[in-house]
Amino acid sequence: MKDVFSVKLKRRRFVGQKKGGTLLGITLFVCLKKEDNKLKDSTVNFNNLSEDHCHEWFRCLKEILNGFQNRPKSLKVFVNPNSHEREAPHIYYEQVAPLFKLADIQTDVTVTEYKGHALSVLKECELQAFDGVVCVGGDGSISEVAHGLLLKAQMDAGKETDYILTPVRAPVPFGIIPAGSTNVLAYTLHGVKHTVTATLHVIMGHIQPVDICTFSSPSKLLRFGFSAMFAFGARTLALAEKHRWMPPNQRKDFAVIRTLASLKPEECELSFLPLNNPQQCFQENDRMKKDGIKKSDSKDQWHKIEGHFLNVSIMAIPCLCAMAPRGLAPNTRLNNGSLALIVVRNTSRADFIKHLKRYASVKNQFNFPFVETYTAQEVKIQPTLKNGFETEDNVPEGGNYPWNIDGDLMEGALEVHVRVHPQLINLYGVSIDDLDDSKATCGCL
Ligand SMILES: Nc1ncnc2c1ncn2[C@@H]1O[C@H](COP(=O)(O)OP(=O)(O)OP(=O)(O)O)[C@@H](O)[C@H]1O
Repeated sequence: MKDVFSVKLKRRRFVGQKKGGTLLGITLFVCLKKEDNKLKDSTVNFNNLSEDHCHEWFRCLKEILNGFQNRPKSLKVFVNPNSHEREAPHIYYEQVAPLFKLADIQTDVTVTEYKGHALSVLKECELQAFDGVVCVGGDGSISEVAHGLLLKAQMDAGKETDYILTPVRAPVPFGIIPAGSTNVLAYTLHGVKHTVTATLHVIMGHIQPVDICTFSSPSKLLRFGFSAMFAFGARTLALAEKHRWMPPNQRKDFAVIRTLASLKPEECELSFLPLNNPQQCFQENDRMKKDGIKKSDSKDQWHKIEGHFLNVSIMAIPCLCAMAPRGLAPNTRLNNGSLALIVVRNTSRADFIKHLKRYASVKNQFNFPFVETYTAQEVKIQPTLKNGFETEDNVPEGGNYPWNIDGDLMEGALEVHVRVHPQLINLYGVSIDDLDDSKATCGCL
């Protein structure tokens, strides 16, 4: 029964007949595991030998299904109609909603009308009314909903949302239905971009605790997010966003090529609190939390690196995608309480392109003298401003440097402090260690 997600009485009805009809038997709707990490819905039919038996079996089977605690009965759904090629509403209403209906899940749907809409709805939302939250969209909208869900959790817990050191967990799990172009979060969580697979993980209540970060300026919390890029990865996104009128893939290729053409390093001061054994640290944090012990802020453990950096990635999850089938940060896990810090120092454009190309190949993308990788629990970045030498070209508009947070542009602070919060959010999906090897390939670059 653990693979069954719905049971229905099967009847023969005439066209237009809504009620009654000859009872033919019982249909079980099951979730099957297919190759390449995919899930598929299927049916098993039992013929009616006695109406009484059918009703008795139906009642018992329903009772068993109601006993699965993780399976949602009511969901708050966000659909971004603007994602990728505007296919999210079609994906939701044609493929996701019929499966939710079959599983007797009530839904409250918001089709977002502007950037930030999901966040403002979540701030006012009574989360207790729902068993989970689902977003149909690209990485940007999914990240906005994860941020909103966690921000609302802090508000409900009476926490000061301007500056959060120890955030509370999201009260309900979050489901990701991919409808974007890159779909890093869906690939990382499901191993594949497949609507039915993502929907069935929600219906079956497959829960995966996942690490998430807070991004803060010295004075306030900027947002929650799973991964971030600074310098090249952020500039590329900022340029792509300015050209939203272009078709998505063309826009992204154009932004990569233009940013590569004017490749320049960012001069920064970067400091990080290293983590030597991620799993051990998570267990230690867990024990200290249970025992009510506060972690000491031992400032002398901070490591500092200064220099000119072409790209800096800070990732709490491995970030798999078609362009990087092993992940942008293959050294971290979904929930090991660690941040992968990947620093690309200044080098020639040709060498930087070689490094980028390696993400799609089987060769180690970090095996270059100008690439350094660290495992951290906190990272601080501060671009170095040299008084009197700034030109319009090297200071971004408004003095704010762009950040790429899960594919969403954040422009809000000069100095950013990133902290990882182990297993702060439950996502509907599976552990990356349970996934088959991704067979995704890439033709870009
Ligand atoms: N109706 C809307 N109009 C404009 N922007 C919206 C709307 N609804 C949501 N958004 C914003 O659009 C941004 C991008 O969304 P999303 O990531 O889903 O699409 P995408 O950028 O096309 O996909 P991908 O990141 O995979 O390329 C999000 O930050 C979200 O807040």
